[in-house]
Amino acid sequence: MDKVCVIGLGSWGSALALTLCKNGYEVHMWTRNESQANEINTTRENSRFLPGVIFPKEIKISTDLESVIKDSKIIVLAVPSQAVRSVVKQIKHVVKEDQILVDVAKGLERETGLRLSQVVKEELPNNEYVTLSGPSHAEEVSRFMPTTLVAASPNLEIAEIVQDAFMNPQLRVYTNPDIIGVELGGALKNIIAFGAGMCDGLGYGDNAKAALMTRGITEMGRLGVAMGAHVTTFTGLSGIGDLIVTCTSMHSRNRRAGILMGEGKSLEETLKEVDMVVEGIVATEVAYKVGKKLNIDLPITNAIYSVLYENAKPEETVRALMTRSKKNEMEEVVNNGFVHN
Ligand SMILES: NC(=O)c1ccc[n+]([C@@H]2O[C@H](COP(=O)([O-])OP(=O)(O)OC[C@H]3O[C@@H](n4cnc5c(N)ncnc54)[C@H](O)[C@@H]3O)[C@@H](O)[C@H]2O)c1
Ligand SMILES: O=P(O)(O)OC[C@H](O)CO
Repeated sequence: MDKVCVIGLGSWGSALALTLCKNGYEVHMWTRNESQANEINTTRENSRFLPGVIFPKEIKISTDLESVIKDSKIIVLAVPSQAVRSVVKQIKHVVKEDQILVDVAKGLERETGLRLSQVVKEELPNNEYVTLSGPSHAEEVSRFMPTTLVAASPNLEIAEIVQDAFMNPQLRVYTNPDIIGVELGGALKNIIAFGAGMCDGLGYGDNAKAALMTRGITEMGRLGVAMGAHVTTFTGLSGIGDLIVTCTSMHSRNRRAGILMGEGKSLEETLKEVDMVVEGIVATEVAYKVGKKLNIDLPITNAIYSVLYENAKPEETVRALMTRSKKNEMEEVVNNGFVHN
């Protein structure tokens, strides 16, 4: 039985550990939190992050990074984006070059604007790396409800190893060589999902959300292509697929945060209430800055930035979006390279 490990005992790390255990791997999990490790080892439930789901006793939980990582064929990094670099710094002295790193966080590093594969590469340049992304809420994956994911790496052989590790009759995994597009889809959809939540919080209807999602995927593709992604990836699971699930799901933390701010709560109150990672908040800041630097038109991202960081009122930003200069939908699409003839 191959050993694998999951670094991070939040909701997503837990759901993926359950999947790997079901698929016959010897699964070890790491958390920095001693009391969380003790609680789950005793009750077999991750009550804070994934209540109601029972961990089989075969899943080992520890706070000892070295023993968790030793001999693991695959190391799954399941901490929030802003923690990825610090965790990789902590593990790099024990990681061997033949261990495959799989990052499942969806975000961009705040200080550098880097994608997470770039962050990991800076710290561990010689390891193979795969991004696992796609429309997938932990609450459903942990209950083995049908889900699809994408394992992205320019090295197809490595992507297929990860595809095989996670795939089972309830979890279908595709491969994609466009790691830039897959990473950016996962990071940027959180911005739009926050906006979709804001629409709900403001009491707007289905029309507004459909508009936001449609113009949102166009905006994601526009920025993504400028950052080196392939446009087609945004039509796939890690693009439009994840956008749909995050904008519409009751499980989404990004959408929930948007709802609260649409209802008039402050950012501080919102984060306190959601009490889990809301990746779209930092992603908005990074995308806003990259958009300015590359001179890319990002009206939705800029509107959300103004709510999050400039105290703009959500309803005023919607009015500003609606009253921009008129446009031809197809002309814009052609100009931005979405249609080539
Ligand atoms: N929850 C989901 O359904 C889901 C699905 C797909 C992808 N993701 C992505 O996975 C990533 C993790 O999300 P999550 O839902 O598991 O988050 P979470 O908030 O449920 O849990 C995060 C875990 O990371 C730990 N952590 C935080 N900072 C840390 C640090 N500096 N060092 C070590 N551990 C740290 C926390 O203690 C917690 O155990 C995010 O980028 C998220 O976008 C989540
Ligand atoms: O709960 P969210 O908003 O972080 O979304 C979780 C996943 O990314 C959905 O695919």
